Amino acid sequence: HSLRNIDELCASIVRSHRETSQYRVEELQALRWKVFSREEIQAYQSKSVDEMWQYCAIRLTDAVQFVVEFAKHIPGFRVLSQNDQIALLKTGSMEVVLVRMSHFFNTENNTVFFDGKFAGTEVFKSLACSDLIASVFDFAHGMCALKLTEHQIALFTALVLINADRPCLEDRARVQRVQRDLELGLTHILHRDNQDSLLHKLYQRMAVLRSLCSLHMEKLRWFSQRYPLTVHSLFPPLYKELFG
Ligand SMILES: CCS(=O)(=O)c1ccc(CC(=O)Nc2nc(-c3ccccc3)c(C(=O)c3ccccc3CC(C)C)s2)cc1
Repeated sequence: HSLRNIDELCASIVRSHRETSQYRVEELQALRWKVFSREEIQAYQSKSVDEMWQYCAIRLTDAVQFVVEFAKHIPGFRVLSQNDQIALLKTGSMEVVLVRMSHFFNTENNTVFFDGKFAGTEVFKSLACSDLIASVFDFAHGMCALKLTEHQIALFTALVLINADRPCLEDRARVQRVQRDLELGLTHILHRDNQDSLLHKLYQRMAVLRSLCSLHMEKLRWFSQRYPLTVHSLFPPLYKELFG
């Protein structure tokens, strides 16, 4: 590959990332210290388990929609078969949402952007899955410590999505070719930023992402056994299709 191609690939991934970001960095920076009042926290904590799960699932699905759009803009994703596109999104879309959410995490007061303001773990108490929430917050801290740039996040999340090791792929070789180009792009970006040492840390983060998402799936299975009707009739179809 000539460097020009890799430069073009990086530029198109960064553009796609920007165009499919639900919020711009400056938007959420401005809201950074907007936290929930005691009353608002009480209101979230007095929601029933199924109400809060449904409330979150709807917002999470909004975020996932933007990741689906991002995937469709990745050169080489659209040419994959429908089945392979779904297979990559089933396992990768939640991972990308977690990376994107972590970028806006406020490490000074340990809060994540949720429902218009920044929320601490106590807001999510009625979900009854404090281990998952704690793991998401820990992951977010870890990601913030890497201080990734928008360009690095764009290439990293593209690589999280285009992963030839995902289960049930029909044309693994084709996914491998796209993945290899993206790996060239990420190493090119990191080399240009004089941060080659980040690559190894980013691959470690990918392993943490996988365990986080299997914990999310485990909690969803537990929840849908306890509240089958809520999941069946009140959860967004895309959430069920990707995580169900
Ligand atoms: C992702 C694009 S973005 O522009 O950065 C963006 C865009 C939009 C938002 C607003 C937003 O929807 N925030 C949500 N926060 C959490 C959350 C919740 C617990 C801890 C940490 C964050 C949501 C979840 O539903 C969630 C997320 C991860 C794992 C588990 C869950 C809950 C389970 C029950 C589905 S939705 C934030 C950020």
